[in-house]
This record gives sequence, C-alpha cells and structure tokens, in this order.
Amino acid sequence: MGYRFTDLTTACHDDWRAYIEHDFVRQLGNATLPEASFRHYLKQDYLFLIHFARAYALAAYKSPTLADLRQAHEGLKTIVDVELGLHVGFCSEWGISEEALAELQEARATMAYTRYVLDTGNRGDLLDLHVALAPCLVGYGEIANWLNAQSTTLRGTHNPFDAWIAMYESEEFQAAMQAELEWLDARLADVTPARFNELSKIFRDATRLEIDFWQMGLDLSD
Ligand SMILES: Cc1ncc(CN)c(N)n1
Repeated sequence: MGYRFTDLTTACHDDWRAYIEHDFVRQLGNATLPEASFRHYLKQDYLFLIHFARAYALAAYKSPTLADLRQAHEGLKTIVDVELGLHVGFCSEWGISEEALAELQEARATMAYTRYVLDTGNRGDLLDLHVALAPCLVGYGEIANWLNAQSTTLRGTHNPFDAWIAMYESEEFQAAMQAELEWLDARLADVTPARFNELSKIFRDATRLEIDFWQMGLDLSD
C-alpha cells in the first residue's frame, strides 16, 4: 500500500499538533492575541511570503511535466494573488504602510525557515521541495478549519483577527490546499519506506520552523 500526506502528519504527530494548535493560533482565535504580536507576525509574514513565492517559482523550474508545472503555478498564484494581495491591505489596516514593509529587517526565524525551504528545494528534487512547502499551504488551511471547530473561537466583529481566519477558510485557499494534497498523495503513493523516512524528516523540520515562526510573533523576537 502506498503512502499519503496523512502519513507525514502521523509520523510527525506531536510537532504537527504543536504547530496547528500553537498558543498564537489559540489566542488569535479567541481574540486575546496582543496586537503587537499580530503586527510583528504580519510584517515578518510579508517577507516570508515573498521567499515562499520564490520557492514555488523554483518548483516550477524543477517541474518535468505540465501537471507538475500547473501545481507549482497554483501555489505561486495562491501566494501572490490571494495572500500577498490581501496582506498589503491587511498591513495598512493594522497601521503598517507599504514603505514600512519595504524597509523591514528580516527576523532570524523568518530567515531560518525560508532559507531552509529554498535550500531543500535546491539540493533535493521536486517532491522534497513540495514536502518542505506543505506545512505552509496545507497547515494554514487546516489551522483555519481547526479554529472554526473550536467553541472558543470568536468570529465577526468580536474578533479583530477575523479577516485573517476568513482568508484561510476562503474557497480559493481551501481549493489550493486540496489540489496540493492530491498532488502529494499521488507522488507519495510510489515512494519506498526509506524515501518516506527522508521526506518525513523534511516535513518535521519545516513544521518545527513553523512553530518557531508563531513563537517569534508571540515573543516579538527579531
Ligand atoms: C509563516 C507562514 N506559514 C504559512 C503561511 C500560509 N501560506 C503563511 N502565510 N505564513
């Protein structure tokens, strides 16, 4: 029997749950997240998204077939058109101008995560790269769904972070997540146990770097 994406989350169960259910996420859901933490996160996420768009462009470059190229293009479009498009508007609502975004200094957690993914993609193959990217695209879709399943999550005007949840529960984002899951399931079906172990390691590393990114927001670390 072949592997599926859920085998990766099962192999890294504790790290995956620590990422999805991080205190930053919980506080964002119940509207207790300090505004300074959200602002710090938003700024760093702007830099993060630019590097992740580059990583999807690398996936396009490494794509041997039209189907692979389409999937890389899907990830790139989601970041550039859906996330970054809304992000700049979000930032301005939170008092962060485009000029301020252009002058930002990258925090170490942003640097570590984005460069890890780009390095994994450069030295590995297309599947290595998609697995390194998966906690980002699949994780945020799952986080929105997890938040919506919690009785403590506030929605609408009661929550200043509502628009953030709305972005990741949107049809467009959820469809991109599903397409990525299908692509990963199809590729993982053929891998050997030894190869699956290598991929699990990449998935775990990227998931742990997502945890550090949340923590950076909470700690306001640079
Ligand atoms: C750090 C991080 N990880 C994931 C996502 C969702 N693309 C994001 N915007 N930022």
